Amino acid sequence: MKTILDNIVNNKKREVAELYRSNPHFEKAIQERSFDRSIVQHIENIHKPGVIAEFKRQSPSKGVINSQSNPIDVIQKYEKAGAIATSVLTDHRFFGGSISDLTQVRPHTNLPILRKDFIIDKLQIDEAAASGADIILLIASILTEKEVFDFTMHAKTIGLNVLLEVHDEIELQKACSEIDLLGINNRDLKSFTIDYDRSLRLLDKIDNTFIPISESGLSCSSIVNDLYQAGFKGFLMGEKFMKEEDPGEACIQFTRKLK
Ligand SMILES: O=P(O)(O)OC[C@@H](O)[C@@H](O)c1c[nH]c2ccccc12
Repeated sequence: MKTILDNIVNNKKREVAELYRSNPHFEKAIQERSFDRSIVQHIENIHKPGVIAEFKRQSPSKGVINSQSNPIDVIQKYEKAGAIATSVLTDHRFFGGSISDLTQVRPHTNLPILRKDFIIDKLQIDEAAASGADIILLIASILTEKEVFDFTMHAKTIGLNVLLEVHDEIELQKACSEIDLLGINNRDLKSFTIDYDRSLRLLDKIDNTFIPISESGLSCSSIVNDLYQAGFKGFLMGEKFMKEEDPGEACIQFTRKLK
């Protein structure tokens, strides 16, 4: 049976084919990129849970989460809240985002920006860099080990940081030493169930050269504090903030409870 993830990837293949047909020229913008927003050093120096706050209008599991908020307003407040980075969902069909959300936000924040999308081709990495992203997400479950390696090397040569997302031990084997951040998704992208214990067990198996990030389904500050004590450094959170009328304010309230 086809899962939503299969549908997302199939749609992404069509989008990438279209992107190639439009014959984009990303080289100049890539050359002119500034390299002043590394999440890596920052996350190691803050000595408390680092929130990567996400801008997401909708999701396949939750439907519409927030159709009103403006990405610039939200992300400026995320920055004020002390988030260490922001994540912008750029998939349109399933998440209601766009690459222009990212481009728009870039001049209005100093936070490192993660392009959150389903990357299946190098051209999307060039597009991310040209549009102002600092970090890309690679999802192990939709890539081969070779793709993870090739895409990582490509991203690093053009100055991007790489967050590799895994969900189990088999996917973890696809990691290569050049990635920067290793995300463990608490949510199974196939069944959408959330399981922190499984993430904690997986954390034990992670090479300590990677910075571990806990992703998805996080809404309670005490769980985030516990996961931090267990070794996770960064926390990718979207819905908890975006479901509120004022997501930035929700982030400010939440980060106050972290220690
Ligand atoms: O909204 P949440 O449950 O806080 O989750 C945020 C983020 O982890 C989630 O959006 C996500 C994690 N991995 C992904 C891969 C693709 C799209 C989305 C995601």
